[in-house]
Amino acid sequence: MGMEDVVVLNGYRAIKEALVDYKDAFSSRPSVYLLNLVSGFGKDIALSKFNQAYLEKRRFAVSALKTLGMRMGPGSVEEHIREEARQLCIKLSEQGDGHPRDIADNLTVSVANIICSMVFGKRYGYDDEKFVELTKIIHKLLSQFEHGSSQLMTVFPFLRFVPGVNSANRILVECINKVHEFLRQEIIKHRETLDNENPRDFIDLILTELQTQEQTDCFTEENIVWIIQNMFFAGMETTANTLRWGLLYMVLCPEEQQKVHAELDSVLGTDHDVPTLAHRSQLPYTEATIMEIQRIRLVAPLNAPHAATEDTTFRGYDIPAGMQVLTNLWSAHMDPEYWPDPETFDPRRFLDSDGKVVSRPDSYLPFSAGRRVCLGEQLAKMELFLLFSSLLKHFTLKLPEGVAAPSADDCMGLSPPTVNMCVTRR
Ligand code: HEM
Repeated sequence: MGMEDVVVLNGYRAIKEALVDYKDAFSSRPSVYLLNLVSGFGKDIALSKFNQAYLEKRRFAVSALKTLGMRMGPGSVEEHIREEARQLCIKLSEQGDGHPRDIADNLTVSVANIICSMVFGKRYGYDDEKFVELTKIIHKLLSQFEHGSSQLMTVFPFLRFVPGVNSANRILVECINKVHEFLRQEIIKHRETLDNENPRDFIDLILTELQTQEQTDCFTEENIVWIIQNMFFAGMETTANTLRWGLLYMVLCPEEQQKVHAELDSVLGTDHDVPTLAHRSQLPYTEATIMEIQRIRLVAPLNAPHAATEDTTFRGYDIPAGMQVLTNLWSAHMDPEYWPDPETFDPRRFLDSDGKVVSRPDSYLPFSAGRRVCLGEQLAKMELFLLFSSLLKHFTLKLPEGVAAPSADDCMGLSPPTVNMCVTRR
């Protein structure tokens, strides 16, 4: 690819073998200029090379998310998400019934606010200027990666010195500086009120960890802002875009939407509140629908890039240390051997003969697998279930009368097409 050799793995077996069976050999990240730029040259988790520092940062983040996730009752992650689901439904109702509109921004704001609740210990009002600005900057930053200029620079890094072509470079630096300014202000406020015995949120946990751990070069003050940034960059657009794809498929397949409505009505009845996680096991069709959304339009079709940690012989090929390895997750999700008629949206694929959700289907890797598997997977699954089921419980989604159905094939990858849909209170 451009000036670099890249290995591309297609098909479930090869991908699983590389990510799981050869996990020590392929768990690093490649040295790609733009990725280095947005990760402070590996000071974060997601784009850090595979080394001791990475392991320590990841161990901390997994344990912090688990600590926060285990809290029960008010202040629990579930309650944060349910509160956001309620606010989202209120916001959509306030915007009026039935007229065509694009609700993508509403979804992004909700998902961003869930991360804010976990990381900063508070949510922001939908009209809070600083918060809206933060979500816009993150969106702008991440969308740079879909632009031609970025892709060119990834392939030909010397282009970052060419004026005009290097606009993505400039925009990324500007956006990162703004995000860091926002995060630093929150970190300062947390430091002033920190109680090591009672960490309130992710920032408190990270500050406490740094004060109490033996000082190592692996995990230092410098990493804080980059690790927090990861929670937003890795967790925001992925979740919001999955929801956007989900709502688009509900509009394109009204008969599937009806089945989800029927299941939600039969289990939740006339209760006006948003569902809880306890309802999940009683809503297999809804759960299977979410899984099918993540199968048919996974938001990271080529996964995050991996790289060989050492010289490795894989399936008879010699792969030198550092070489980029792309795992085509799309190919696993579209393989007719595992998914008959793979282009058809059919949630029943994820149900067994008793109507129960199949727990770990083969060739299904929306969060990847192995050492670098998404560390927000559990959080993302909670968000997808609670937000999707709340939206479908309260609203019917339709295309405006006389408007041709948009194609779900027009784009592949992170962002679904922009669709104006009629959102009507049920
Ligand atoms: C629907 C939502 C999500 C999807 C589909 C998704 C998917 C992925 C994928 C495919 C990877 C790359 C794995 C690899 O390199 O093999 C990844 C990594 C990661 N994700 Fe997620 N993700 C989602 C939500 C989240 C959330 C909510 C968070 C945290 C708040 C998060 C945090 C991360 C981090 C930190 C990594 C890097 C892991 C590492 O390199 O060790 N993700 N995710």
